[in-house]
Amino acid sequence: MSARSPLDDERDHLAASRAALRAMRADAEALDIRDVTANWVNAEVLASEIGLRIKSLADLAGTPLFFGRLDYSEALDEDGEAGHRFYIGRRHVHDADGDPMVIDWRAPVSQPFYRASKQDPQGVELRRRFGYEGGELTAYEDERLSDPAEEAKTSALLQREIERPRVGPMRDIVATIQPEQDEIVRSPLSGTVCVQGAPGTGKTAVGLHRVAYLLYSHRERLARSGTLVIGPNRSFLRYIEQVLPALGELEVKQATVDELVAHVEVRGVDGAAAAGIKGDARMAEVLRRAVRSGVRMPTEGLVVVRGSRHWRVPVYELEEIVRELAGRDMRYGSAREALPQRIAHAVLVRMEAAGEAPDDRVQNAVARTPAVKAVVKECWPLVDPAKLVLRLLSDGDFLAEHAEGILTPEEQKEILWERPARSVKSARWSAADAVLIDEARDLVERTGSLGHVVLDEAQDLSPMQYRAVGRRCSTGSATILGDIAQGTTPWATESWAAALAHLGKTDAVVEELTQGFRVPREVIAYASRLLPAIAPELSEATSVREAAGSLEVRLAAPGGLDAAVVAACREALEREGSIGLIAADARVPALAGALAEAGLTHLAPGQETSADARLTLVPASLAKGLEYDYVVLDDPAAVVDGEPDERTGLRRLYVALTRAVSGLTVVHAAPLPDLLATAAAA
Ligand SMILES: Nc1ncnc2c1ncn2[C@@H]1O[C@H](COP(=O)(O)OP(=O)(O)OP(=O)(O)O)[C@@H](O)[C@H]1O
Repeated sequence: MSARSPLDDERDHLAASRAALRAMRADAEALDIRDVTANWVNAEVLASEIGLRIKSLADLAGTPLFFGRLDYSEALDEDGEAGHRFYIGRRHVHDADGDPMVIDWRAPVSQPFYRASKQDPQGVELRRRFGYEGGELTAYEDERLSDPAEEAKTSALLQREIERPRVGPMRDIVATIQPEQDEIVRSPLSGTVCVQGAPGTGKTAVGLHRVAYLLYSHRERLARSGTLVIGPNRSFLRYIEQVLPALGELEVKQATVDELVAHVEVRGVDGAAAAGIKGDARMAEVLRRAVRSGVRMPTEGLVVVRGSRHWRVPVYELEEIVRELAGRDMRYGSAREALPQRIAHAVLVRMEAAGEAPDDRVQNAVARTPAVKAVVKECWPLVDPAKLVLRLLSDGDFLAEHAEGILTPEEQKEILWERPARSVKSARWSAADAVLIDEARDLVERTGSLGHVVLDEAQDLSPMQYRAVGRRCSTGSATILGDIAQGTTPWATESWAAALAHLGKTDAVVEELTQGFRVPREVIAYASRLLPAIAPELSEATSVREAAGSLEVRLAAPGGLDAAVVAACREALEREGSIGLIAADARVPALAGALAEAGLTHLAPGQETSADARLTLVPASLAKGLEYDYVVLDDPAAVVDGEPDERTGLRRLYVALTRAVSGLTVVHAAPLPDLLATAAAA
């Protein structure tokens, strides 16, 4: 009989942990709630909570229950009960006695798995990483952190994870989070973190893991206040949507900025100039003035009749009340609600002076009298945010009155609709208009704040969009992720300080990630030739990938661009993994036709790749945040020309060039943009 290997022991622990998880799930399923719930509503709530717990206890086939082990040199508690060996996994698993078999990666004891080093072992003697095939344990790798003689080496398991083919949606990185990433993941809930990172440095991954970490550490608080992940578009959200559920977090909302502010139906499109002005932070002041413009001073005194008595409040006193409220830092709507009570109070003071003893009920009754209501209507009229914005964009005089000294006459003209809209319903609202309405709504009534918001691809937001996001975490915190070099909107931010100011998070810490996990060295170097033109202050990312990757630039024969692109796709399909054909948006229909003609089926971004459907045709405008094992890039010059100005075009090209995990083939008919071509020749 052969001797048992350490791997056999680990497999036994895995089998035992799986059995323990099944038992935990069976316990949850067997919970009888009939006796503990007094009423139907409670029963429903409890049943749904138990349902979620059962779901979260599922042993996901194919994902390992634990991926690491820590042996501390000493037991972590005084009586030695807690032991000194911990298996680190996606969720907590305990045996029938309640003793831990697997510790959640987010627990404090797990932290050294990510951060301990030879220089700072953090009490850890041995760190073991496990390798898996499917759900089966196949390998392990040890580091003896307290042994100075052992050489530090890079983890082969980490390399394998980074270099695995990428078919399917984004996966979690919980087994291989790097120390500098972990610091961001575990930064406290109270603070906002802003991460600048080159393509593929793991910003999205880090943001999602931070949400999972925060939910673990502050479960109750965040369950009450809510968490939200904001991404650039639906296809991106579909690409990332399975990461949090895989980490056991099923209740995080995901949305685009457009969806957050969807108060009206968006059917119109602004030109770049109009969108830029509408997205400018100066619009906040224009709106503030416009909302407040309805406030009027009363024209006559008030008479309230109660029984046989007439109570009079002179006009100057009403004026004082209105002026005092207008001077307060209150939402328009709250002030409007306070006004009748203030007026009623003035009446009550008179009643008391006359020897009456009115109570709160009398004050409420006075506040509701037609006379008081009439004053409120005259002095503090209701504001409908959408109607207000409609008027600003339709009525030049109204706009001029409130934009005076803020927007130039040319700017005012630029945002005025050519044909004034008749109604909120019929107006051709643009995405930027919806953000203005959201701002106006917040001036009338405070927008509720969530506990934590993750904003991905943050560089692309306009100042007004930042404000819309900022008010959704005004009393909470945020994780802001982005890359200035990938800003492709005309209003993309030039500095994180400016973005954070618009978000209302000036105390945020800005961190930088520079290790790239996606793009091969040669490819990132090629793309980085564009940096001097698109973000001169940023330095090139490194690549931690060891596999060389491939980069090829092909000039198509005259008239043969489509054929050359199809040929490149065919070649890529001979290899393992996903393929993205990225092209200028305008080229997409032609390429879709060429692929179909060649008998190559293709997907659209957001549709899940599978072993049988691996080729996605990606319009350059949707490439951001996505990745493919092989990228075929159609005509870079067309990608650049598809944007209103050259810098934006080059940034769009930079995004497209940095989607490849293993190989990039650039196929061009038109000459390459100078920066790519010149450096290539050098
Ligand atoms: N620590 C890690 N271990 C393994 N893989 C990682 C790690 N960090 C990031 N990755 C992988 O690198 C790839 C890029 O990560 P991600 O998409 O989060 O980068 P990004 O910075 O958001 O990129 P972009 O700027 O293009 O949006 C993903 O496949 C991710 O899973």
